[in-house]
Amino acid sequence: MYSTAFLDLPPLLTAGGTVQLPGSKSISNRVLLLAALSQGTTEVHDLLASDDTRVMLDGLRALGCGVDESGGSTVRITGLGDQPPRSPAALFLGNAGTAMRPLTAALALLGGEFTLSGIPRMHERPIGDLVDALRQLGCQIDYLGNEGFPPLRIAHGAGLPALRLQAPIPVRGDVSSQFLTALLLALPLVAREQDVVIEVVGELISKPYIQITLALLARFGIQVARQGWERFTIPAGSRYQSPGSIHVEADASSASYFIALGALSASAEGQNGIKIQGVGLDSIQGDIRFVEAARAMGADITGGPNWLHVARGAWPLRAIDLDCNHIPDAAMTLATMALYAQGTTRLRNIASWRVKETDRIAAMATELRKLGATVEEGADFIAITPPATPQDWKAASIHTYDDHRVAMCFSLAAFNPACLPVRIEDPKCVAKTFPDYFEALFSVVQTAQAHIPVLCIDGPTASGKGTVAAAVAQQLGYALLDSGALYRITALAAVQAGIDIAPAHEAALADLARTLPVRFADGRIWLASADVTDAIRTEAMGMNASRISALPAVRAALVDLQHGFARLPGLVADGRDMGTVIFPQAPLKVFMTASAACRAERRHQQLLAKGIDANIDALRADLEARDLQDQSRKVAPLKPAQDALLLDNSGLTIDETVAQVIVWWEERQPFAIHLAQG
Ligand SMILES: Nc1ncnc2c1ncn2[C@@H]1O[C@H](COP(=O)(O)OP(=O)(O)O)[C@@H](O)[C@H]1O
Ligand SMILES: Nc1ccn([C@@H]2O[C@H](COP(=O)(O)OP(=O)(O)O)[C@@H](O)[C@H]2O)c(=O)n1
Repeated sequence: MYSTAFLDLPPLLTAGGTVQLPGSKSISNRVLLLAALSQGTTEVHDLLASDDTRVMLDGLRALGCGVDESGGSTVRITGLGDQPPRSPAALFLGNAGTAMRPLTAALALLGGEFTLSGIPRMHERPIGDLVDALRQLGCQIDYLGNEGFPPLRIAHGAGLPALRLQAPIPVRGDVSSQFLTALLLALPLVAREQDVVIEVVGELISKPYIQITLALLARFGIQVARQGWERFTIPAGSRYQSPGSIHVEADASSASYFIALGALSASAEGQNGIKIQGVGLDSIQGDIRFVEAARAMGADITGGPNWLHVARGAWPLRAIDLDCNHIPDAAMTLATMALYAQGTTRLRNIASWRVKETDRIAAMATELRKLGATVEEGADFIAITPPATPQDWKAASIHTYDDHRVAMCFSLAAFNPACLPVRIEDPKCVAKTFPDYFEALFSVVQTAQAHIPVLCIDGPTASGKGTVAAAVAQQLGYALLDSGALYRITALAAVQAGIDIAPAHEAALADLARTLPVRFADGRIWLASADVTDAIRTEAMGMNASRISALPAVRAALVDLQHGFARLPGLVADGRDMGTVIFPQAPLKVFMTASAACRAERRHQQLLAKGIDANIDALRADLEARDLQDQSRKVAPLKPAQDALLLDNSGLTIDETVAQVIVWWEERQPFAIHLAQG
């Protein structure tokens, strides 16, 4: 997962390959609650690991359910059965509507003292219609903040009051279908002696989510009778029965981003579109009908029970005018597909967008306009006309409103014909349903090598290149190339092979460099099966590296390996010749220096910290000798690139040095210029 403040997506050109999607959020949280209310243990396979399932699991544990997470994506839930939930209990449910609504209903019908709260946005998401329905039954539920919104208190400490179950229970269906889902999941708890009937008031929205609820209730032994979409009857004698084991389908809403990707991107060479695993045409999730909408826009889609294949069909895409009530979440993806359509795309009947993680109509309109689109919005619709020509596209920094879907939708804007990068702010918000979304995206998209941003930091030993490069890479979410390590590893391999580091052995040393079995993993460096992270860091090996790096054939042998580090979304490379030789087109080259006295002192401190005693004068003499050797060699000598920015950090802290590099980097981004121009 990218936990950076923002993630800059370089312009993307093609896509191709296979993605395995994480489990569905809607199914995961429903299954967890049903398993928690059942007798016995349920093995839940392929459970989504996300913020929303995390708060649900923690909540169930607090209520006394058995939660065994030792099996990775298989979680074992031991249900309450006939046991009352642990009370009093305070549940924090983040921003998970799929936890807040059903838990409120279930706990109100179980008895006990509970508070249910979430993050501030959760306290702005309505729950009044559900609370009204429960209060009419006789439940005692108080608002702890604003009337109609969480946080809530369920006050059944003295036991469950007598419930009025004879008359049909009315619930509004036109704000959020989660209220009806909550009642459907919870009322079997009290459908003992008589049938319990729910009547929907108003036109029910998001019906496919109710279908998921009904299908899962059936898996747990509850057969709900439905009359149209107005009346639901839970039969007397209902009892939750664990199915023993259940598989969670991959998330059909998450599939929408990859369906869109297949539809709007040219295929990578030798590939034909995108294959999506884990969800297919037999899905019980309503959002699978996104397939029809994407086809209407031009996507070429085939599929089987649990897979889909998507390639570009009509191009540019076709604009559509669609009632999206049946696919409220996936429809957001259509709004970004509209950027690639001819004409105006109109998405209607989407009022529920206004009460989701954020006001999604306002959010999508604002961010699409930043890219240069013309957007009209109303209480329950959005109409998008793409930028008229490539020149009308703008480089935008996309605000994501703590809404995973906004972040994922706008990643698709990186295919813009103007080849502008797109900045996604707070990329970790995707953790709600798809923590590794960007990793999955990068695994199936490609761009020209020239589009991959590289930030070079060159300079003499102990100037702080490595330290600063690692920090900058972390802040930007970029890969890191410590090129010096490659020379150090080659030197170590030469020593181990007994080859003298001298010009006479240049060819043999170059062969060694070309075939280095080197691997960088989890902050460690491996040479074949040996961890050489520490062995290459000695001062002696630094000197050997300096000698071996003066041999032109060795340098040439390491070029391809170094180029291979430049991958999406970008690279920070440190060394001696990153800006001059290896990445001469890099948009930012920093030449970092510090006085010899200062660098000797830093190395001294570094060695002391490792428990190695060293003489500071000898260290200084060594580093000056190495500087001289590196500066005076014939190939790729240590010197600033012509367009490098010099940074003498003798008087700066590490943080100040990093901040300066980031400022220079930002100055090169089109978003910053854009902001400066207002
Ligand atoms: N302003 C600074 N910038 C970078 N590193 C610094 C700074 N001040 C002290 N240091 C320290 O200098 C030492 C040498 O840094 P390192 O990154 O290993 O240098 P290089 O990669 O250039 O050889 C590290 O222990 C680092 O913490
Ligand atoms: N791009 C690079 C990186 C390192 N090197 C050589 O490899 C040696 C060790 O590099 P390093 O970056 O690990 O050294 P320190 O700066 O950490 O001391 C340097 O002294 C250079 O001679 C190089 O020639 N070109």
